[in-house]
Amino acid sequence: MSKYQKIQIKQAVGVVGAGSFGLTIAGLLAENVEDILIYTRREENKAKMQARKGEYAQLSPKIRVTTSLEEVAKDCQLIFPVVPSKGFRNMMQQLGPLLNPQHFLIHATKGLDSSLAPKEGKIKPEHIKTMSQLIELESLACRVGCLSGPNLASEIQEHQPAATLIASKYTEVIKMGQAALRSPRFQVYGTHDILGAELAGALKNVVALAAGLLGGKGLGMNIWALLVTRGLSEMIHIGKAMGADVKAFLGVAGIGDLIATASSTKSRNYKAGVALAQGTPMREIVGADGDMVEGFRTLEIINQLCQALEINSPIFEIVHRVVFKGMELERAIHFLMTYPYAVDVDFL
Ligand SMILES: NC(=O)C1=CN([C@@H]2O[C@H](COP(=O)(O)OP(=O)(O)OC[C@H]3O[C@@H](n4cnc5c(N)ncnc54)[C@H](OP(=O)(O)O)[C@@H]3O)[C@@H](O)[C@H]2O)C=CC1
Ligand SMILES: O=C(CO)COP(=O)(O)O
Repeated sequence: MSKYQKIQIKQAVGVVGAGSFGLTIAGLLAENVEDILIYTRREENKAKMQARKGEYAQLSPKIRVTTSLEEVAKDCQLIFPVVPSKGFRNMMQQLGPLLNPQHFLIHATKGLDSSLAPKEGKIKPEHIKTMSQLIELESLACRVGCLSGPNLASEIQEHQPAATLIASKYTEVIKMGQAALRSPRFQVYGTHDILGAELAGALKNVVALAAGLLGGKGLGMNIWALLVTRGLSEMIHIGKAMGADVKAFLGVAGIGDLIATASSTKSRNYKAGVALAQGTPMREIVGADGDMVEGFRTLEIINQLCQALEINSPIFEIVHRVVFKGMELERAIHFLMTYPYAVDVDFL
């Protein structure tokens, strides 16, 4: 018998955000839950989804579509917010006042927020919020968790097996999330280390972006493995400086997601790196899919944090220079290859 006993979910379960991963989560929920309410902010999306046409053809009949956050908050005790980090605070400012302490929120957003930082001056750690911290800031909900792991949406939509991690300070949130999502094709681990899981999920996007840069240049597996190993080491140092434990970085939400995202051409972060390396101008990448390349935002935020806290993170620093300051990739690789690293594993 599992450590987390199965609970039956009788109420509707909500998903806020009807994008690629919101729809994927709704599809997973449809295996365990009879009534799923998915929120889209666009009437035209609602009409398309209700007509079950085109890209939404796979929608289960158990899924209802709404443009009303009031309806989601009223009907659902368990809600999965799945919107990009850029719009997360704005979404929470609308959803937050409708929530009470009985609600359970498990977000699946792999990014950070720095909207509390002053426009001028140095960013401080307290200005950087994870999505669970934003939920707590903007609402009375305290039963908060996150979902993080190697979960490329298209593979899950094809019913390929996968696993994730639900992290929350509250065991009942983990149990509720597992009851809602676990199935023979989707394994759900649990942990109480929510900060570690959120930071691992956000920071790995930067390393995936860097892996795409190498892939776009046609470089091979030796340097890929070096990047992923040293990238993970920097993720851990940054995570520790932000107060997280090492453990989550070594599990599915850390190394697991890093391997999947940093090696898959289905990853938008990886693909953005490939495009940059092959000469696509940044403005074109940002114009096409920029909001959804979470690694760009995370890189900007973390670069400021590393400067403010003097965290030694040569890969994050050099990737920032390549992405935002036009540094040539060859120079960046030369810099890293001649960097005076001394110790292999220095985070345990
Ligand atoms: N896709 C994947 O494989 C995975 C994604 N994730 C994470 O999930 C998050 C979402 O990604 P994904 O679903 O792929 O992104 P998409 O771009 O496919 O969808 C994002 C959705 O969020 C909606 N949205 C954006 N801002 C708001 C807002 N303020 N209020 C309400 N809805 C909003 C968008 O609505 P509109 O169409 O109206 O703009 C859109 O439907 C990201 O943080 C990503 O890292 C995590 C695991 C896997
Ligand atoms: O986080 C993801 C898979 O786990 C999705 O990655 P991308 O946002 O790079 O597509």
